[in-house]
Amino acid sequence: MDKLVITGGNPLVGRVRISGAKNATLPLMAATLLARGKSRLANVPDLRDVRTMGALLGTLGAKVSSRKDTLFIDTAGAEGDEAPYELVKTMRASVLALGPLVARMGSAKVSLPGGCAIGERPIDQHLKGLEAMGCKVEISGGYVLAWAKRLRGADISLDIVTVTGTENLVMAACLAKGTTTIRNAAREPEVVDLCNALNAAGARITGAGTATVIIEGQAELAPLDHRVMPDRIEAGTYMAAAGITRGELTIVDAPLEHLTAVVGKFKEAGIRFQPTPKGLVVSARRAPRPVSIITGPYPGFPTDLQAQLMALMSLNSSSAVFQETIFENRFMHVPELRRLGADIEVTGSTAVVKGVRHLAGAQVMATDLRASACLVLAGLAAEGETHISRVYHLDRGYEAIDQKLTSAGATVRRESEPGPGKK
Ligand SMILES: CC(=O)N[C@H]1[C@@H](OP(=O)(O)OP(=O)(O)OC[C@H]2O[C@@H](n3ccc(=O)[nH]c3=O)[C@H](O)[C@@H]2O)O[C@H](CO)[C@@H](O)[C@@H]1O
Ligand SMILES: C=C(OP(=O)(O)O)C(=O)O
Repeated sequence: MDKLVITGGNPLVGRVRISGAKNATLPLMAATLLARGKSRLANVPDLRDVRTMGALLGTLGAKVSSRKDTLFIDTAGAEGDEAPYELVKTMRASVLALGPLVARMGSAKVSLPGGCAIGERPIDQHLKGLEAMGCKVEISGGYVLAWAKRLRGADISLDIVTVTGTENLVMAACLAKGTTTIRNAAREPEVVDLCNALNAAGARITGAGTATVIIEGQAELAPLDHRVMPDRIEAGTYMAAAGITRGELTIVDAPLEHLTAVVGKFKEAGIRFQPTPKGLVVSARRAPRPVSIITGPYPGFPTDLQAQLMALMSLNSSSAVFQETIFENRFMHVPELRRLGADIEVTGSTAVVKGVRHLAGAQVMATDLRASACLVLAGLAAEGETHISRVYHLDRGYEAIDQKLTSAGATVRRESEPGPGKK
């Protein structure tokens, strides 16, 4: 297992390029199952989750290869219909195979993803939507068994806004007979990226990016040929890095159009943004002003940036309030931030962050992807060395984070840590 050792205190100054979005790449990879033949996805980030999804497609019989940041997925021989527990347990997004498999193969056996560090995360809405499309669903032995000769269009009202749920149902509906309407659909930009790629492959989807998505099912789709959108969560994380180290980062390929709520909050905190021909210059000179947030589905403040903003706010000049409304257990970073000297009180889904003047390096443990990013940010600002264990979480979602930070002047090294039971 790797850990990161960060010597904090250097303002980050330099240029960082934002990679393709993890949360767009994963559904796009699953969507290649809808067609037979060779799909091409460009701007794919080199991440553990992308490799896991590649392995899953491989077990289904697809051939996955890559050249630089372009992924080729040939589904000509993809006849499997089972997403096994061993893969799903390492990546919840494997559930995105469910919709495409039922739609193209007529059956699917997908391990139930179960909960994870941040919450229970059921998939009842995915299943409810598939059932409305005529799919038979059974849970047996920890697996979702789903089958349908041919799905049929349906009018589906989701009870809760779900990103992967919307994506699963959109993908399934692309090959259904008739028209599907998904109400209370997720409006996240990654849903739109998926729908754009599907439309270019012959799907007929309208309303993506609104709460009502309408899909006219087609007999078949062509393979995908698409460039993945940049990662808005990675971009927001580097904005926070510039802010917390009081540095100046030129962020290249930041999808500003998808970051309105985030940039608004960073500006309130006193971070400056200057678009230039070379990229977006993000800088800060002094302690952040307090900023309170409530997380929400897009276009609200993303839960995936709550922990990173909290790292920044741990040094705020007064007191800030965070309300997490999406996941019931997404303050796992709080006890670790406290180890670095932060003053944070949690009551239920609310955290009150009283700003401190300094953080000091300590040994901390990453518990999930964004909690890890939060600890990296805090470590960059803390005096002395911060040792962050279990950075495999970070490698799920941040491409080359050590290199990107080091190139902007951070002192970061990766060390391998003895596993449990060893000294
Ligand atoms: C791969 C991917 O894109 N992951 C993102 C996706 O996760 P994911 O798609 O898993 O998250 P959802 O949007 O589904 O979850 C939102 C809320 O709905 C609940 N829920 C969801 C489905 C369901 O059938 N029943 C139900 O109750 C969840 O437990 C959660 O409380 O959106 C989350 C919310 O923006 C992000 O944090 C994740 O980074
Ligand atoms: C929660 C996240 O991812 P996943 O849905 O893949 O667990 C995330 O990207 O912050």
